[in-house]
Amino acid sequence: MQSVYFIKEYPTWSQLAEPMVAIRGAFLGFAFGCGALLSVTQSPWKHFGWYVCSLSFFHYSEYLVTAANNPKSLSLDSYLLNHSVEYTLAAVSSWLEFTIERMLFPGMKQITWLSAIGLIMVLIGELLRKCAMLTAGSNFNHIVQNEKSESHTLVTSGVYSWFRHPSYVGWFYWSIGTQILLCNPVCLIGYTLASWRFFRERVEEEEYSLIHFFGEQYLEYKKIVPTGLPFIKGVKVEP
Ligand SMILES: C[S@@+](CC[C@H](N)C(=O)[O-])C[C@H]1O[C@@H](n2cnc3c(N)ncnc32)[C@H](O)[C@@H]1O
Repeated sequence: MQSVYFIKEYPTWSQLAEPMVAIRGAFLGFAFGCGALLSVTQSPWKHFGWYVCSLSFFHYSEYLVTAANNPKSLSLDSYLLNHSVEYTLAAVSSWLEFTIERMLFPGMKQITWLSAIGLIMVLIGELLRKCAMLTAGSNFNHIVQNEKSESHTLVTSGVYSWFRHPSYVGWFYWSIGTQILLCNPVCLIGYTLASWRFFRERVEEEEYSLIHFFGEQYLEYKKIVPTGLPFIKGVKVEP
C-alpha cells in the first residue's frame, strides 16, 4: 500500500510580514487623513492636525523611500514606528503635554505664527532627510553597518558636501520643529536635549565604522565637511 505524505509548508517571515506592512501603511494613511481634516477646521485642535499629518507622512515616507532606494534592506521596521521605547515615550509625552496645556491654557495652543515656524522646520527637516536618503542610495541603511559590504562606497556629493550627516541634521530639526508646532515648551527642551545626545552618540559610533571602512578617504572628507549638527564634531582622531 502506498503511503501519502503531506509536507506542511510554513509561511516565510516575509509572507507573514506582508499583511503587517499593508496594515501599518493603511493606518498611517488613515492618520494622515484625520490630521488633514483637523487641519482645515477652525477647531482648537487645528495645529494638532498639522502635527498628525507631519508624523504620519514622516513614517510612511521612510518606508517608501527605503523601498525605492535600498529594497534589500526593506523590512517592517523601515516605517521606524518601533524605533525605540524612548522614541515612543517622547511621542506620547508630547501628546499629553499638548492636551494638558490645551485644557489649562487654551490660548497657548493657538499661536498660529509660532506653529507655522514649527511646520516650516518640519518641512525643511523632512526634505533634507529624504534628499540625504536619495543621494546616498543603497549606501543608506536605517541600521548602522559595522561590516562593509562590497557595494558600499563613500558618498560626498549633493547634501553630503554640505554636511557629513544630513539625514540626522534633517531629523534633528524635524523633531524640534514638531514641538514648536505644538507650542509645547517642556517637550521642546526635552526633545532638543534628548535628540542632541542621541545624535552625538550615533555620529561617533557611525564614524568609527566609516573610518574603518574608508580610512584616509573618510578622514580627508571629515576635515573639509562639518557634521551639520550644532556643537557635534564627530569622532576624535589622534594625529
Ligand atoms: C541611517 S544612515 C545615516 C547616514 C548619515 N549619517 C546621514 O546622516 O545622512 C547610516 C548608514 O549610512 C552609512 N553612511 C554614513 N555616511 C556615509 C557616507 N558619507 N557615505 C556612505 N555611507 C555612509 C553608514 O555606514 C551607515 O550604515
